[in-house]
Amino acid sequence: MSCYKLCELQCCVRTTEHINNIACSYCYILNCQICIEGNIASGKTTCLEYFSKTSNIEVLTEPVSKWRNVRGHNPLGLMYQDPTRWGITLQTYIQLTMLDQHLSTISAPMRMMERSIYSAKYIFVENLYRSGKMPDVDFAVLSEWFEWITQNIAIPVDLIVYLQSSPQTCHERLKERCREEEKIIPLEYLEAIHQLYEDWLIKKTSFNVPAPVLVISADDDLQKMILQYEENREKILSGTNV
Ligand SMILES: Nc1ncnc2c1ncn2[C@@H]1O[C@H](COP(=O)(O)OP(=O)(O)O)[C@@H](O)[C@H]1O
Ligand SMILES: Cc1cn([C@H]2C[C@H](O)[C@@H](COP(=O)(O)O)O2)c(=O)[nH]c1=O
Repeated sequence: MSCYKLCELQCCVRTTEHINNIACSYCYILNCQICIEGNIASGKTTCLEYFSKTSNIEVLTEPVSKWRNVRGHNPLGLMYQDPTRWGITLQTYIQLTMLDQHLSTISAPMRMMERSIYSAKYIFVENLYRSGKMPDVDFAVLSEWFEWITQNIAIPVDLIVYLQSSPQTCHERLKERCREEEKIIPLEYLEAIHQLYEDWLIKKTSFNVPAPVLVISADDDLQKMILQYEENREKILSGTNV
């Protein structure tokens, strides 16, 4: 991670330290940005809630409430009802809200964020496109936006924690959570998302992986998950997978 890039993001001005490319006060405060990745209902929010009790960690959950209500509209619900028509609408908004989270001022030495601008594009946009539910022109416009953003704005990620779960487990948990918009999600949808995650973060054959990956098996019950979080606490909080 370059402290210089982070400083620019935080301060938005070129201080003397920036000009001389040395660490300013922000460099000493900011240490680490961690993204928690995984399929729908794999346990990301639950994991973030657990770590939110640790001091010096800022937790950013996905802004799903915004995706369900932007000025009275529900792009998440619309997308599930008619992905071909509304996929671009939802994904454009998700890309914006993810960028906003990545760039928001950090209030603690460490930040844990649910998913990232990368998974929104490499997993969800890709899935809509590959399944024939996103028109070529929509995919092209979203890709142009994504490439411009990632080539022109520094989006620092130090570690990806991948909660690796079976699609069947996610399907069970999704039914239990019972979010209205997601009631129509079939197992096949979760299988497609799972495969895209595996290709990206495990096989590393599809897209650029922006940070080291720590894999945590997420099919276990809550008690066992907590044990795993404790076993991996040091790796996670040091922002490294070694
Ligand atoms: N390890 C677990 N075992 C059983 N149920 C879980 C576990 N982790 C989370 N859940 C439940 O599964 C549902 C989805 O979890 P959540 O953390 O919201 O997933 P995500 O944020 O990845 O979509 C919630 O109802 C949650 O209480
Ligand atoms: C990032 C992203 C998410 N979604 C959808 C998938 C789920 O229905 C919700 C997020 O819920 P989760 O429990 O946190 O997985 O949003 C999407 O359609 N596109 C995206 O890019």
